[in-house]
Amino acid sequence: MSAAPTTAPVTVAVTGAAGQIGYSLLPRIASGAMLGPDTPVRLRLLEVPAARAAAEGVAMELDDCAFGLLAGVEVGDDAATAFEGADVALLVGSRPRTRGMERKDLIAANGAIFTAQGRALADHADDDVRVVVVGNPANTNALIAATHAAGLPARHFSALTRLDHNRAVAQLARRAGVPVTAVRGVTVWGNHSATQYPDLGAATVAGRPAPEVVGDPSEGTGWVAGTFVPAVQQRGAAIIEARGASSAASAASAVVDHVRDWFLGTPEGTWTSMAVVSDGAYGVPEGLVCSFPVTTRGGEWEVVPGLRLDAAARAGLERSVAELEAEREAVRALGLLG
Ligand SMILES: NC(=O)C1=CN([C@@H]2O[C@H](COP(=O)(O)OP(=O)(O)OC[C@H]3O[C@@H](n4cnc5c(N)ncnc54)[C@H](O)[C@@H]3O)[C@@H](O)[C@H]2O)C=CC1
Ligand SMILES: O=C([O-])CC(=O)C(=O)O
Repeated sequence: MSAAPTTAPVTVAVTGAAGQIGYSLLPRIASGAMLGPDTPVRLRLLEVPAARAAAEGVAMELDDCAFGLLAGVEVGDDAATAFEGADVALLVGSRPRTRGMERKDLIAANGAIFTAQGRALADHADDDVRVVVVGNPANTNALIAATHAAGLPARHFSALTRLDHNRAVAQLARRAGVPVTAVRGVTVWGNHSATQYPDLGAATVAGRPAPEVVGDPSEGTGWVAGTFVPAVQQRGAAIIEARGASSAASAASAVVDHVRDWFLGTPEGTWTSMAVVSDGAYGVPEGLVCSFPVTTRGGEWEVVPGLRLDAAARAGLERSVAELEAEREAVRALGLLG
């Protein structure tokens, strides 16, 4: 017989709760996959008024799962109420792209959501809240939210590039014929977009340097440059092409991994990728929300120092940073940075 949890529930607010990602994500959180098997969770589901009834239906299903860790579910269409006292906020709610669009094409449609939600977080969430922006373009939406969340530390805002990281790990493991658990030290640099640079320069496969196993990343005609990098960069578009809708189960799983590692820690001897506010590391201009290799624990993160970037990685990172700067200019021109 398992004992009832004794710790206080953690309040997790999830926006876009009636959407595709929400539907995959919420049962994983309520089951304990995100915060661990000893931590009860109280869920706050935020939707637009038109989708509130659908979110109520998701809440009914969560009840019907009879999760032992689920301390309560509240549904609403008011950000102030949904974020009140929130310890974790998962900002998923926003429009996804469809075939033929790039994620940055969503700036005008989605950007404004994150000004209002940044303010509502500052006014209502716990002072120590951790925020994950999933809605695209995720890095720039995180920048918008952090900018409008006066009084909350920018370090507590992040954007999801864990899905790209997981895609890179899976592609490498498949190529090398090993389980994903044998892969370490992969990094996704830059923007959650087609300009991101998945970097195997410091990666290992069952303890051997990945370049020895699958070929040199700086060799322009090899598997890394010719197949791996474009496959990871274009994986979101490939899913849209195949499914007719953007990735949802894998995105939800990546959110679970991102938050679990942020709180419970990256495994010893490796790191993950997370888009965080740059402090100038690796030459990325201060203030941009950029994906870096990070180690995490207890809700804090550190960029892994001292990695050597080969010419391809350096050029890839610079290209992605240039895109992030252009997105920042675009949202500034729309008046979304205040
Ligand atoms: N960063 C990443 O790795 C990934 C990001 N995404 C992005 O996640 C977002 C959500 O994707 P899906 O769940 O597939 O879309 P969806 O369209 O199925 O669901 C989005 C939900 O958000 C709701 N919503 C819209 N505005 C809202 C607001 N102001 N407050 C609360 N809820 C709001 C909508 O009513 C809808 O139910 C999209 O922007 C998509 O591009 C998707 C996959 C991966
Ligand atoms: O590609 C999209 O639009 C959805 C997404 O962000 C991803 O699957 O990485």
